[in-house]
Amino acid sequence: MRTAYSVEMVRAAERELMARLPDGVLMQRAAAGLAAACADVLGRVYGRRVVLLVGSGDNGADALYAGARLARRGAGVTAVLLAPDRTHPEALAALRRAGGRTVPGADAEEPLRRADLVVDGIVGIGGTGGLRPDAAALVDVIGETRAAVVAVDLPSGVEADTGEVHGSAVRADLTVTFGAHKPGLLVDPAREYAGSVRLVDIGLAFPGEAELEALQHADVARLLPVPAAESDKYRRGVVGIAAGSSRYPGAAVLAVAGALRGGAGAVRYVGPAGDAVLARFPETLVSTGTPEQAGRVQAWVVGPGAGDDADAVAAVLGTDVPVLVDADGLRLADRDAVRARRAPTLLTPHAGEAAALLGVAREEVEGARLRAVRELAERYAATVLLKGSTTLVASPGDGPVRVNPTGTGWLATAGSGDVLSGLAGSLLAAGLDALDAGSVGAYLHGLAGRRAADGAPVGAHDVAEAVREAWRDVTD
Ligand SMILES: NC(=O)C1=CN([C@@H]2O[C@H](COP(=O)(O)OP(=O)(O)OC[C@H]3O[C@@H](n4cnc5c(N)ncnc54)[C@H](O)[C@@H]3O)[C@@H](O)[C@H]2O)[C@@H](O)CC1
Ligand SMILES: Nc1ncnc2c1ncn2[C@@H]1O[C@H](COP(=O)(O)OP(=O)(O)O)[C@@H](O)[C@H]1O
Ligand SMILES: [K+]
Repeated sequence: MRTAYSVEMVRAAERELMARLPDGVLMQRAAAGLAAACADVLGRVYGRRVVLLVGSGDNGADALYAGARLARRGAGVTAVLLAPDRTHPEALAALRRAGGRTVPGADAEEPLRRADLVVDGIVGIGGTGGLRPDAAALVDVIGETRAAVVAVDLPSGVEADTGEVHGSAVRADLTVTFGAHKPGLLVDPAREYAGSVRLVDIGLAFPGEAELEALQHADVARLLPVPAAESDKYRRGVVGIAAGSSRYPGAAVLAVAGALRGGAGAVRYVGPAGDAVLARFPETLVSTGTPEQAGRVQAWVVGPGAGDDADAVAAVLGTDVPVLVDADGLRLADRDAVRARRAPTLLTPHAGEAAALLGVAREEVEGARLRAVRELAERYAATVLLKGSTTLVASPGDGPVRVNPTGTGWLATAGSGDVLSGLAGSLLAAGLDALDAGSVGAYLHGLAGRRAADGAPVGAHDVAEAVREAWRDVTD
């Protein structure tokens, strides 16, 4: 499991460790890791031009110490001091001893334009609010240079704890982060500013719960349902799909396609698109009545392409088995009925649907995904999977939010969400809890999207077909 910790927890871990170590050791560990990463980016250090952007805190000090190491290896290092009278004195002295020179912020433009590498030490986890105007002006200049950009701990200007970006922020090719990932490095929009991320271990230990968790192959492999010797189709779980309408029969077909690949022993379909489903998937158990009249299932998926069938949504919410609500179902679901449920409920909105549920603009959800997903989980007392460029899964309470690491923009294609709802619903029926079903479903779905796309556009049915390959990738 990859984890990300809040600034508060990073600070606590740092205090605990610093109390046991001589002064400056942590910063030297950070600087050594940073300098090594910069050297990797440069390829050859000797003779290269490096510009350090140095703010007034320890983030700037990390940049200065790393710059000193690069200067000793023959790089020409210029430190741009944003607050010359508040720069970390020892770090500044170290850079000067190594032969580095300094310029005030006002003279940054010329060295920046000639730089091979820019090291962003403006601000790290001590940042509050958007970048100040002098720093923001530098960000614009960096954007116009040809230099590679390495961010120290975080790209300056992004919010470490939330992934929100208010105003300008540095766009890095690489972010070298210390001690632990910060949530902002894993959640868009900030994640996009970070480029690739390298974690430098400086010895911090984290006794408490992470803010974010990202499943890895081994975690998913451990959670996937595998039939035992005595399994039969009922013991493996039956998933019911109440989806599709005469207008959108395809949503039913795609949800069933996902469900058939999710590990349940059987897929039961209820709704008006039975013929279309059977034509594509003859193994589906189709009934024409209402969800209550269908046989027993271990989990329901309701909503994809469902149009205005509020009765089906209410019927499914009234059952005592786990329920996944997607798409139209989210609009039709009564919040009190969701809150009153005893069995697990998994809601799977995209940003637009989440915005409608929260009564805010879509951009607000996209700009503050972590806040939105936690807020929805509280309001509905349900597990919520927020889809999109960063897919997040949150259960009510303070536990870690799962962030999906496998997504790809190729999944942004009509119907791929229907595949995900069938897949995650199938995992629910197979016995995974809502947080696991949502995050494992998103993980496989993302991998399947990459597999199916392989650099070219895909349709949702291609994604469904590739789920089997994704499953094998994970369990290999
Ligand atoms: N916490 C840890 O475990 C470690 C932290 N280290 C470094 O220390 C950093 C944290 O240092 P600090 O606590 O000194 O904080 P920072 O250096 O991140 O930022 C604080 C300084 O930035 C200025 N600032 C704040 N918000 C700003 C904004 N919006 N625009 C422009 N300037 C702004 C403030 O005036 C303040 O002086 C980390 O990000 C990391 O780089 C490392 O040296 C190693 C260990
Ligand atoms: N930019 C993106 N990057 C990665 N995944 C994305 C992106 N945009 C959408 N997705 C994924 O594609 C799927 C689309 O689902 P959804 O929006 O419900 O579409 P539909 O209703 O057409 O099925 C979701 O799994 C979502 O996470
Ligand atoms: K930084």
